[in-house]
Parts: sequence; structure tokens; C-alpha cells
Amino acid sequence: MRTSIATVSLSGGLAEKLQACADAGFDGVEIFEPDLIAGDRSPEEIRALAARLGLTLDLYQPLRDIEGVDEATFAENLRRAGATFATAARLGIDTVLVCSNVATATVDSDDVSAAQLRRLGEVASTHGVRVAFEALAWGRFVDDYRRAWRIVELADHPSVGVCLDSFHVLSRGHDPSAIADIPGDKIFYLQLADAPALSMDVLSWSRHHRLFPGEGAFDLTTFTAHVLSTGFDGPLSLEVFNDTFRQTDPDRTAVHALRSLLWLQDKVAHHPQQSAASHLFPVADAEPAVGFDFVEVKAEDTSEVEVVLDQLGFTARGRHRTKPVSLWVAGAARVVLNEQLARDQAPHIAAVGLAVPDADATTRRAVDLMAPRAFRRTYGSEQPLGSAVAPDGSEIFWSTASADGSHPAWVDEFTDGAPADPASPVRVIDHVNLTQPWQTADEAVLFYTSVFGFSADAPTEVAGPTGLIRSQVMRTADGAVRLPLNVAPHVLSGSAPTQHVAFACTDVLGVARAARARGLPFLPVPDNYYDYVAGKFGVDASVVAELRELDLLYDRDTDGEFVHFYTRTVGNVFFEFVERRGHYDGYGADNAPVRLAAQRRDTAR
Ligand SMILES: O=C(O)c1ccc(O)c(O)c1
Ligand SMILES: [Mg+2]
Repeated sequence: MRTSIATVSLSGGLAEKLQACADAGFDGVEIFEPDLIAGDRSPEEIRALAARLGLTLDLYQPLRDIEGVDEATFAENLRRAGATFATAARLGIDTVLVCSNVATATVDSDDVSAAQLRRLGEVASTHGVRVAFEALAWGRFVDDYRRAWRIVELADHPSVGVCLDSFHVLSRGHDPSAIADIPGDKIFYLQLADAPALSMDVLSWSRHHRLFPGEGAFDLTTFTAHVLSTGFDGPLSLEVFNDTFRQTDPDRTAVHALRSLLWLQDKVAHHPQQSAASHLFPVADAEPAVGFDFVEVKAEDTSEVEVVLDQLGFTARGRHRTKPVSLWVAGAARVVLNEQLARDQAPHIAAVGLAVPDADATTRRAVDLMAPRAFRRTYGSEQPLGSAVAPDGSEIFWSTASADGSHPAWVDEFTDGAPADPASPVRVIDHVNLTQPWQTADEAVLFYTSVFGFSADAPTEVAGPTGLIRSQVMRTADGAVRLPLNVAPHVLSGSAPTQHVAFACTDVLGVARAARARGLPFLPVPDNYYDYVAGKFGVDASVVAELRELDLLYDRDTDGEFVHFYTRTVGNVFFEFVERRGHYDGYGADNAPVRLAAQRRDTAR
């Protein structure tokens, strides 16, 4: 379907916004009136610029506080509307959005609003434009799309239709299924926005926190499927008021925005109610990842990490045939250490490898969703990996999982090492925690959702000693891949935020004891913590003593138990070992603040 976006969704001046939308590949835009009036280009110049960029101008908006008023006020509103219609006509735009009255309405009557919209439609038609009436969630009297449609039906004018905006419908919890009762040709415009689940006044929620589809808690798929079931064939248009997107790079936001509409079309195409599949952008299907393949730690000098991995019981499996790269393994957990092109870099997580059912399918999907490729120099006879750059700059690689669970083919490029210990209690990489810049955290949710089919757990907050960390876990349904994404508070001291890799094992006490014997520096856990664990869980004194002795942390819920420990940080990375007992599915949320405070003391030491 055609794609469009409101200029209010992007930062910059109007010309820059148009350029960014065109470059990303949008078909059209909605012009937000304040963007036009603050600019120095005439409506005719904007019209010409859009034409040159190959963009249609799909909507001019908003016209506010028109209907539901007394006759004298309405006469003035009609005059004001006429000026707006004239501007729209100069822009070459044929549809003007009229919001339900939020400020000046005094008459709560469908008949009065309908009569006034009809007269508005008559004036609009003299300018060659149509009116799309939108119920704002905080409208004085009209705050429900079903009422807006009733009024439009009563107005019964060819130039008067409705504008549906997913935010106003879903934020109020209104059932979108009645959309199917509206004739498609009376839906003059469709605006799409997602939003996080927040409990706050709806106006502030709408003006500051909207997100692109796939990034929040709304079911945009069902909403859009209802709209398309009417035969609506206008553009899918994004209208996302968001504090972050208003201040970050518009070129980047535009690509991210378009990705959300490609993803949404894919979701709608797979929706049981969908009938318009042929108009939907066909995104290649790919099955979600089945596990982690590897994690890559990069540094100018990886020797400190090698010492820690050795103490943790990893085996040096070999060096790469052609590159300054080595592979360390324990069980099916693989850590690649890379010193290539890493001058002056402290150890940090540079890449995550995923095992997918069909690497070519994942590559096709990534390309369809405009994921940028990660370029690595590869040499002949090397296993090519699929790749994408995640919004935070991390590189994500993938290859096809072996059917029999044996190691992937690329492992054979590493030679001259020792065989892995078959008796290792380490199983797999459990999770990789990636610290996100605040600018790209929402984009990351969509990136992992759309390209890799992960789902987002509800966001949580962790209180650290230097600020709150917002955490959102992206994961596969079975938990084989888990990527907790943490948005760190501003780091004032210049130290880069840390990231970590957690390994799942069957005997975390055994791993801890062996690591201690090999001299591993653990992250020291304070005594207060163990008093708390004893009190909260009523754990045996002997068990608490063992946890305390080994700097282990503990959690328990109705699904099972969780025992884990952390290494000290090396560069920007540290390691965690976890043992999930029973069906424990969390991450020891109450232990995260303890860990953050301990790390702060540890780096100050
Ligand atoms: O927040 C607003 O005022 C506003 C304006 C126009 C819209 O289409 C909308 O959804 C909200
Ligand atoms: Mg809207």
C-alpha cells in the first residue's frame, strides 16, 4: 500500500523533512500546519519541492475547534477554515484534517455538529478539498470514532468523511471492530501510531509518547485489518508525536518509520481477517532464531578477557585461519575474541551471532525491512554469514542452525586449539545485555521485532546508583534468544556503559567454585544482600552461607529458582553465569540494583 508520514513525526525544517521522507522511500507526507507556517517557502514552493522529490502531499492538518459551537462562533470558524482550505489548495492537497473540538464546543449535539460539518464541507468543496473529521481522544464532546462517524453520516456531504487515528481509538480502549461498518470511501484518511502502555492523561500521552507501529503496546495489526476490510485504499500514514524523534536525525527516523509500515503490512497480511493481501508490501517470511550462535567481544588487546574466560572454564578452541580472531567455547556457548581493526578499543560486545532455521530467508527479510548490512572483510572459503547493523551499532550475524545440533560450519575456520570439554556444566548463551543509547531504544524494539521475529517483554526499570535504567527484554517465545536492552542514564564521567553476556549452566555453584579456585575475580556482593535473601526467601542458613561465600545471587518465584554470579568488568564487558531451576524465566530483577551498586564500588576501587 502507499505509505505516508506526518511531518510532525520528524525533526528539522520542512524541506529537510521532505528530503528525509523521500530518501527513505515514503510515497507521500502529511503537512503539519506549524511546519509550513514556520518555514520560508511558499505553499507553491513546497508543492514543487515535493513533486521534484516524488512525494505526494496527502493531507494538510490540523484545523481545530470548528464544530459544536454557537452560530456566531461558527461563522468565524468558517471564515478561518476557508483560509486553511485555500492554503491546502495552494499546496495541491485535497484533504484537510479537522479535529473534533477540544476547546470551544458548547453544544453537545450530533445534529448541530453534523449541520456545521456539512456547511464546512460546502466551503471546502469550493476550494476543491475534502474534510476528514477526526475524533481526538480528549475532544470536548466528540472523543470516540464511532460518534465522529455518526456525525459524518448525518452530515451526508460528499466532501465530509472521517479520519481514523489508531492512537485516539486504542488509547481509550475503544473497540476498533465497528470500523468495519464504515464504508471505505468515507474513510478519508488513516493515521497510525503505536504507544507504550502508560497511565497518564491522554493528551500528554499522545503528544509525547507515541511510537511507530511495533514499538508499543497497541494492536495495530487488528486495527489496520479492520480499516482495510472496508476497502479503504488510501495511504498508511504515520502520525507520531514523540519527544525523541523530534530531536534526532530525521534521515534515520524516516527509515525507521518506513520499516514500521513494512512490518505492519507483513503482520496484516498474516492476519486472519485480512482480505486485501495483494496490496500489502510483501516482506519475505523467515522463522525466528532458534538460539545464539556466538557473541563477539572486540578489543585492541583481548588478553584480559582470555584470562577471565579461562578461569570460567572456557576452552581456547583455536585461532582464525586468516584473522586476529580467536574462539573460546564452553558447552554450546561460543565467544569470539576479535582484535581486528580495534585500535584503542577496550573490550566490548561488538556482535551477536544467531542460529536461524534458514539464513537465506532471514537475509531476504532483513533486506526487505531495510536493515543496513554489516560489512566484514571475508576471504574465500570462509562461511558467509548474514548480517545487519542494529540501531545501537551492534552487528548481528546469522547462519543456518545445524539440523543435528553439531557446531556450525564457521567454527572449522578456527584451528590449533584444544577440543571443548564435553563435561562442561555450561550449556549455552542465556542472554546478551546490550546497552542502548536513549536515541535508538525504540527503534531497537522494532528492529528486533521486525527482522528477527522477537517479542518485547513489558519494559521495566532498574534503580542504579547513578540513575534509573529502563530495561526491555527482546526474546524468542521459547527464550532460546534473549536480548535485554538497557537504556542507561546519561554517563557524565565519560565511562562507557557496560554490557554483558550471561551463560546458562546446569551447576552454577560448581562453575563458581572452580572459577574461584582458578583465581577469577568475582563481583563482590555486600553482606546486607545475604541478610535480605535469608529474610525474604527463608532460605536455609547453610545455603545462604554458600551463596555468600561464592558471591552468588538468588531469586525465586512461583516458576522456579535462579542462582547467578557476575565477574568483574573488563573494559566495558562483564560475564554472568546463571542457573535456571524449574521454569524460572526472569533475570533476578531485585538483584540488578545490587549488582549496579557493587559495580560502581568496584570501578572506584
Ligand atoms: O495533538 C493534537 O492536537 C493532534 C492534532 C492532529 C491529530 O491528527 C492528532 O491526532 C492530534
Ligand atoms: Mg491524528
